[in-house]
Amino acid sequence: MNKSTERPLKRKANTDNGSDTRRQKPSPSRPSSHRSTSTSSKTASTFSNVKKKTSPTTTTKKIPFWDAKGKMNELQSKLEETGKEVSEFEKLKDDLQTTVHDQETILKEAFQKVTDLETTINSTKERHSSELNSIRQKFNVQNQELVQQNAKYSEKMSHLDQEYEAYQTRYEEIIQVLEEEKGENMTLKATVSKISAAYSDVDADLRTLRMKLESTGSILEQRENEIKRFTDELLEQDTLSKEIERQLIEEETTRRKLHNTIQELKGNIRVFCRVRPLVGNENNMADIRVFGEDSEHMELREQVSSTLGRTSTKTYTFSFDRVFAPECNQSDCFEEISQLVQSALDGYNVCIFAYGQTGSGKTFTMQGPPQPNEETIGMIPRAVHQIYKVTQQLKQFGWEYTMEGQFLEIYNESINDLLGEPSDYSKVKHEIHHDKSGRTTVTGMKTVILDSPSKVKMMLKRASQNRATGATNINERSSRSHSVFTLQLTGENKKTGERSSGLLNLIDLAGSERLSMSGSVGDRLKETQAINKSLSSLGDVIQSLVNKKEGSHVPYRNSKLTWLLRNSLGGNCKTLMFVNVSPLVEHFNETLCSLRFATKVNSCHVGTAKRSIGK
Ligand SMILES: Nc1ncnc2c1ncn2[C@@H]1O[C@H](COP(=O)(O)OP(=O)(O)OP(=O)(O)O)[C@@H](O)[C@H]1O
Repeated sequence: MNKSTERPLKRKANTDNGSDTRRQKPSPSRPSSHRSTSTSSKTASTFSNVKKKTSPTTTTKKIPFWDAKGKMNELQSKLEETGKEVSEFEKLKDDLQTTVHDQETILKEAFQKVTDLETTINSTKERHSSELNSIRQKFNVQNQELVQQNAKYSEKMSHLDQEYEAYQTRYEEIIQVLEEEKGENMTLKATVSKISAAYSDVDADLRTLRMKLESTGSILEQRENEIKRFTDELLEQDTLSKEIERQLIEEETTRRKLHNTIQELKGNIRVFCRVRPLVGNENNMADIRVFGEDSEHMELREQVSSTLGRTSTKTYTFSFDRVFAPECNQSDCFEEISQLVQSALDGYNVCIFAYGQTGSGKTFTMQGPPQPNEETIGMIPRAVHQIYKVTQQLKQFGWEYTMEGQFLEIYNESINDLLGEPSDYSKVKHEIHHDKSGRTTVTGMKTVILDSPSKVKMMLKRASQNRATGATNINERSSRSHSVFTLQLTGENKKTGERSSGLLNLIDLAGSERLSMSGSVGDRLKETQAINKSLSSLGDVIQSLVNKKEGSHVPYRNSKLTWLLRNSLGGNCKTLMFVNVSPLVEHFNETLCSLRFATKVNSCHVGTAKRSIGK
């Protein structure tokens, strides 16, 4: 920068002072100016004047040696000239000093200008540089945008290309269609001319039809009047149907009352006997016959040998509310108990027991086989399905129901939650509580809201899995414990404000053949004692309920089972006992025991005129 500013100044100094290089050597760093140029030229002219004045002295005519005066004069004039020259030189010197001083001032100014210029240049440079940077950034941003736009345009272009190709194809197709339509058009034209001919025929027909339409108009008016009449009748019907609905609700209440009366007439304790069929490889069938108008009697025959060696036939006859022969299926059994399920919906407490020896078909009756189907599902799922069906129907009469299920097991006089965790069986102690309103609760039990049939299925599966974990095989455990499935049914009628709360207990009792304790030791003896106690307590409770005198004691507390069922046995509660028996000859004695126990229960009928002919 400095170099570039110095160069023209150097050249100027050389040019201006070229005539006086001897006296003023130009400095390469010192800039010149117009003022310095004029000052130095003035000094140079003064110097040449001095020289010009001195030069005539050298050309003066020689004075003879003797002319001392002349020489003196000459010297005198030379001295004067020299004096003049000296003063001129001094003046010149002053001029030069002034010039130098001027030059220095100029130089300073020039330096200042150079510095200013440098500052200006630097700031300009910085500004340009920042401008350049921002321009570069803008450029980059724009460039990126352009690249993106370019990509978008390329994409659009390819879409447009595709669209163009599609349009091209479509265009070709349309052209083809057009060609085809042209052909069709020709055909149509021919058809149109045919139709035109036909049209005139139709036109004639139309005129005829118009005439008919006019007459139809008056018929339509008649119809409209009829519709109005029908609408009025419909409104009357609607009022009537509302009245019918009200009557239906009343009738539903009456039905409930009548149903209960019928159930009471049938007896609040009822006994059904079910003889299971032969299963698997079984073939030694006992002589069992079912008879009676309502299949209410059964006869068992046994060949006995006397001590004298004579063989005779011993006949045992029993009567129950109903006897189901081996060929009867699950739906035949449910038909009979469905009435009691209805009672539970109507707000009664119902107990349905399955009593019998191991393997007589209690679990099959109550739950169904391990892999049930539509035909073989047991009483528990059937009861729940019926309740679903009926609660849906009852909705039209304003009834809304909730169903809550619990499933427990009584084993060795302690309660296990079959819907809980098997690992809790020995840890959690469940207590039975009865409140003043007649409601029974068992502490720590899991309750399942049964709002769909699939939930019942899942619940039964879980219960049977939990029961199986307590034993080496499921039959072994189920024959040693009682299982109690409880369904709490709570209903509310929004239209009538009625409420109902019923309980349905479905109980699969432990195997009854263990009543004999002989031969049992250790855990088995404990189990046998527990089963023995609870089954005989059940019999005792049922008997004392029937013989009940005002304020007499009912031994509910004698077993966990009877204590649990305190509010579901006796009073207004309904009890049904299924006595399951085996058809096998080898189980004949156990079958007789079961039937005798059932007969004892059956003799507890209240309000029925059934004759007991059993032994
Ligand atoms: N009515 C029936 N129809 C067909 N099979 C039946 C019937 N009743 C029972 N069974 C079959 O007989 C066998 C024994 O029945 P189940 O297990 O129900 O007896 P249980 O009395 O419940 O025995 P446990 O006291 O050991 O539980 C099972 O294989 C069962 O499927």
